[in-house]
Amino acid sequence: MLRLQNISKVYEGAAEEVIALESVDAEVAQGEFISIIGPSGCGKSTLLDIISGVQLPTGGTLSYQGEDIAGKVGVAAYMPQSDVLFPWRTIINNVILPLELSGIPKKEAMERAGELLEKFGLAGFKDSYPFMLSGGMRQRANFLRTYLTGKKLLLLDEPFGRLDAITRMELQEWLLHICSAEKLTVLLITHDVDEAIFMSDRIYALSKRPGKVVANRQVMADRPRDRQFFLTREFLHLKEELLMHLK
Ligand SMILES: Nc1ncnc2c1ncn2[C@@H]1O[C@H](COP(=O)(O)OP(=O)(O)OP(=O)(O)O)[C@@H](O)[C@H]1O
Repeated sequence: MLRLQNISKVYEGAAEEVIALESVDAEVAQGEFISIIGPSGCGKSTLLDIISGVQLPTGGTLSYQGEDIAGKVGVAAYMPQSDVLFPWRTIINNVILPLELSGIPKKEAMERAGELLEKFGLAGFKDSYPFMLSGGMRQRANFLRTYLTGKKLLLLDEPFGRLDAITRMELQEWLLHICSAEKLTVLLITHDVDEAIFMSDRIYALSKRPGKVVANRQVMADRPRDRQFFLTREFLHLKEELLMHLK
């Protein structure tokens, strides 16, 4: 579905250039859940920016279903690290934004989004403002807005980074359920090796900057996975190996 070949990115700064990515090769098949892990500053967000089209690579090729997509915005839906709900809009008015922008009449957009609120754990909060919701609910609303773009490829940049451990666990399981039910293809950035192994079909580990792929590992465990998976030999071996790469 998505292929990155020899991707590099150099930022020409005022003082000195920064080589963010070097010779990154990666492939994503339809329906795969892939995590990208790597030390802080190794170029993970840059990679998602390049796939989403908001940054151009300085070298290499990038294709989606065989078509060159370098610099092309709108192929994938991108959920950034920060909470990007507009504080002055109610939850329903926040989540319908991609529908409104694509020209769908507001009434129809409201109906379509309204039907999904329960599935996204937001029933009863349609007319609330973002500050009235918990962190986990705000992330679900951010995710619903991303989902309503209708894109089948989702780029998620540390979606659980700011949540407490319990909410994080709940959202991981919830997200896996939605992604498999809706047959979504996901590229997830995370700092958390446990999270990457628990959620993914495959994991790319990047080296410290300039980011290069140092591991591409399949997670063989069946789905749905439960938390007992954390106690298995396979999980512990993979975790040890990935942590070694990150060091
Ligand atoms: N617009 C920019 N101009 C210049 N340098 C940049 C720009 N964006 C990112 N960088 C640099 O590129 C490198 C990679 O940044 P990036 O944000 O992609 O890393 P990251 O792995 O996502 O980091 P983190 O895990 O801390 O979020 C960093 O050294 C960063 O300072």
